[in-house]
Amino acid sequence: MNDLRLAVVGAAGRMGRMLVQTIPDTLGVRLVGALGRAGSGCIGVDSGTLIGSGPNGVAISDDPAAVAAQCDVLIDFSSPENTVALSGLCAQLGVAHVIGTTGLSAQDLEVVAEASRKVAVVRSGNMSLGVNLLAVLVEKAARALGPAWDAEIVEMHHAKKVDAPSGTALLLGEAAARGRGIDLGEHSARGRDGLTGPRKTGDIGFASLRGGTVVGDHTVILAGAGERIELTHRAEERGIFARGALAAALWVRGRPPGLYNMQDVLGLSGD
Ligand SMILES: NC(=O)C1=CN([C@@H]2O[C@H](COP(=O)(O)OP(=O)(O)OC[C@H]3O[C@@H](n4cnc5c(N)ncnc54)[C@H](OP(=O)(O)O)[C@@H]3O)[C@@H](O)[C@H]2O)C=CC1
Ligand SMILES: O=C(O)C1=N[C@H](C(=O)O)C[C@H](O)C1
Repeated sequence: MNDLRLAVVGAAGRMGRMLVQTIPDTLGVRLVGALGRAGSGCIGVDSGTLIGSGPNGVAISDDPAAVAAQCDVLIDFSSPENTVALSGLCAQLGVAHVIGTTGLSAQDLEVVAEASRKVAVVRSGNMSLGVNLLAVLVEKAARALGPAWDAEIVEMHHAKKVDAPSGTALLLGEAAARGRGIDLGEHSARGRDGLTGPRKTGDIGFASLRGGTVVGDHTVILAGAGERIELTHRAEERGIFARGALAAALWVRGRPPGLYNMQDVLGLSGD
């Protein structure tokens, strides 16, 4: 089988650079395109040179249509507005879209869902094996314990992160909500401040910390009467997300249109 042709969106960003670095070490894939923000200094620069690993012959482009037209899968860790724009383009061109971008609004998610009627899309707030396994454990624990055990999700990320709660915190919140058979949107407590009153039984709480260079820490706390369970994942390097995204790209090849997640990719869906 021919190598899967990949294009990296946000190639000059933290995750984009990690992907450009990881792709040459991954069997069965080839970097054919790299996208950056129009007008930014990275446009025209060789994406390998940018990360200090020597030229790879793939210059960073500001032309999404031209880049998407020559790849099989677009791997996208950028921003919600960019991801939404690329979602339509992927659907139009029949290019699979692997989306790691977080902070998408409900409206943005509808656009992605619409695109997934025409093309295969894998979207996850966290591409790592560890977090997706943690989500399975959280769902099971929440199901077993029920709403009498208060669920709180605490996350910490580097100072440059722009969205909160993190996509991972929301993914873990969804897992807890699934376990309890409730709708997360109707049972979330976000951004407590001031005279909040007592905690509402059944709510799933979120707290976000920002600072330094933390790659991504998440703890789900299940607090019962007189005892507490804490389930934690700590990301130590961004390679875990890049490797997950590349596994998703290889998995999505040849799949019918649909909206998939990392539990599908990793075979954790039935657990
Ligand atoms: N699902 C997962 O496993 C993970 C998800 N993420 C998510 O991925 C996203 C990116 O994270 P990270 O790499 O740290 O962020 P960065 O800010 O380092 O990188 C984002 C890149 O996308 C580019 N970009 C943003 N908007 C546009 C646009 N409209 N047009 C063209 N280029 C654009 C940025 O360009 P510029 O710098 O010019 O703005 C930048 O190069 C975030 O949403 C983050 O939460 C991160 C890690 C793991
Ligand atoms: O912005 C980041 O860095 C990360 N974003 C994702 C999130 O919002 O959960 C995944 C990871 O935690 C790193």
